[in-house]
Amino acid sequence: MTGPAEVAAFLGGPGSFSEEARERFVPDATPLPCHNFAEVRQAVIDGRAAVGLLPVRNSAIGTIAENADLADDPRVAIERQEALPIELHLWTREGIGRKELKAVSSHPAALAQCSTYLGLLRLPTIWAESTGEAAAEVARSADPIAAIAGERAGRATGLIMLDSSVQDGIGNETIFAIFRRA
Ligand SMILES: O=C(O)C(=O)C[C@]1(C(=O)O)C=C[C@@H](O)C=C1
Repeated sequence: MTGPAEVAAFLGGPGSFSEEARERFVPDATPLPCHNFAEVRQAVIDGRAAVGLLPVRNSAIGTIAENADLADDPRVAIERQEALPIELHLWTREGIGRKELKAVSSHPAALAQCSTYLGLLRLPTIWAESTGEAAAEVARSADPIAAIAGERAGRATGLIMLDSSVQDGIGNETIFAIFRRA
């Protein structure tokens, strides 16, 4: 027997990797997109969401600092952990060339996964709430800026890919913890 769909909290922004993780790992749940990791955890603790998804570790950068204490938080219990492949691209609006770019926006964890590429690009970086939100901000902006985001986020916001697969190393992946209230 199937009951009413459970609510699942995750980091939103159109096409964020957390959104993809929610669809893959908790496919039957009703989505509750949140603005940041603290909000995701709080939604589960408050009971607004039955389940939460948070990235805890990435193959290139290690522990996702903000979620490092999730396993030790007595208010929640990790049910399982799942790996999501992460491929990052540089996106901007049609008509903007690489040479015109003034800054690159993304979630700090995604920026950190592209340190070699960004080192060569030598542009200021802007922190966004998620890769999906970075892509949405670039789409809305009048400035010559770009976003580091995945395929889903770039396509969802109608952006143009300037450079593909700009993350460090090969086999980049992020481990998501799927957790409930303890
Ligand atoms: O910004 C997103 O799309 C997220 O879901 C966050 C996040 C993270 O913080 O690790 C998830 C997967 C990738 O490692 C990059 C960013």
